Amino acid sequence: MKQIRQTMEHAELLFSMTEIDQQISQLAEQLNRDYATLNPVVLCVMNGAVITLGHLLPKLSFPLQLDYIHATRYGDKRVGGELVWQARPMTDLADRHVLLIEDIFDEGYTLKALREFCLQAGASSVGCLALVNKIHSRKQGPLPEYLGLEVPDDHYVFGFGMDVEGYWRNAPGIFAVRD
Ligand SMILES: O=P(O)(O)OC[C@H]1O[C@H](OP(=O)(O)OP(=O)(O)O)[C@H](O)[C@@H]1O
Ligand SMILES: Nc1nc2[nH]cnc2c(=O)[nH]1
Repeated sequence: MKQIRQTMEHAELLFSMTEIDQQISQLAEQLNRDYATLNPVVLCVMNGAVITLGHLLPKLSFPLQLDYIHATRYGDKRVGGELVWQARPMTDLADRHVLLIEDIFDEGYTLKALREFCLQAGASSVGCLALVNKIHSRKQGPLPEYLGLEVPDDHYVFGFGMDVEGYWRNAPGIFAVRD
């Protein structure tokens, strides 16, 4: 517990709540243009996207249905492994436009698998918003259609829904670990 408190004390603030809110507003404008008539199913990718979703939804001006999907490959670690499925959406995705909401796009394995799942379930299109893009050239699968803030490859980030060792999803902003 002492160590996890120190992680927060030593962390570097990369993006303040104000900066994040501005970015989410810009992304919402793009979605409002593209999804106005599509009646999408919005899927929150648990757990990390929960705060992004909470800030984004009230900025969206079109009718939508909300559900969640949960697959994780980091767990409490800082390096990704096998994707473990925790929950599939209850909503029938057949012939629906699906919009996945992610906190971070890193190596892309998670999003690739989620897209494949949605297409297998019969979705007519699958789009993705990721609030954060980690910049490197090891990406798998297509990029999210809606990408927000950029962070360098050597940063492990947390806050605004993202965890470090299972903690600090509640941190008010996006922080880089410095230890
Ligand atoms: O692009 P990738 O390298 O696949 O990583 C991105 C994924 O990593 C995080 O999830 P995580 O597995 O940490 O689960 P969590 O959302 O519950 O923290 C994040 O929410 C993305 O889903
Ligand atoms: N919390 C967190 N989750 C991730 N998943 C992939 N990269 C990251 C990261 O930098 N931070």
